[in-house]
Amino acid sequence: MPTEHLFATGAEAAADLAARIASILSQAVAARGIATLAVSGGRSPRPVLEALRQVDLDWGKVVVTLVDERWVAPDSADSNERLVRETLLQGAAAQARFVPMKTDAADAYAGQPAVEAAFAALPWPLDIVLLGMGDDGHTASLFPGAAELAEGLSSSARTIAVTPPAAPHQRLSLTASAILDSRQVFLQIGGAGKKAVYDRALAGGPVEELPIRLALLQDQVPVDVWIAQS
Ligand SMILES: O=C(O)[C@H](O)[C@@H](O)[C@H](O)[C@H](O)COP(=O)(O)O
Repeated sequence: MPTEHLFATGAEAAADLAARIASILSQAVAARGIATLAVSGGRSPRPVLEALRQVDLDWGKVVVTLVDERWVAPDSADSNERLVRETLLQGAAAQARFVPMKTDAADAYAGQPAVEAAFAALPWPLDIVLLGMGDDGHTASLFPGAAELAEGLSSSARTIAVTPPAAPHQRLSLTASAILDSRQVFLQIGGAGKKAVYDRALAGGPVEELPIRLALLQDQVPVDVWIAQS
């Protein structure tokens, strides 16, 4: 059962979530000499990452990577790598080690083996996985109706290439098992529409219908949900 944190606005939720992430990263560095953070793309993470950049951390001991990536050039406006580089990896936080998900391979399927090898070399479990959720209940790039969804939900691999049914780009995504091979999962939900999808997911049902259930209907990893009313 997730732990819910309710806020009136996305800005308040983002500031509070950034502080919680910073605290966990700092504790991880103190305990193990390294901290690992995997973040999603989209709109929600932006204010969290901008706030996190301001925090005084031993950034040289922090590894930052992605929950998923669109198979686009890293300088594309749709690139999650670009999002992280622009919002988080600036100033002192630029000392963090960034592990990308995009390679020069022609497509996500050709690129996946090299990314899988790079991710296998990360220190698992990850300390933090930051998830978002689409209106269709997708999380990471595990989309309802995607041909690779069943594999993404069941594979013991850490990454998978996905062609979303309705999104423009091929994706590279963490699998469900990789998302849950972590010490803490955070989920950001904003607005009444997504809250309704979240509540429906929480009520139970097939993971394939609402893939966010992979994180909500499990007790392997603590999941905290930051819910903003607007
Ligand atoms: O690359 C992506 O698009 C994200 O990883 C995706 O899974 C995102 O988390 C949801 O679509 C929610 O997006 P918002 O944060 O914009 O609501």
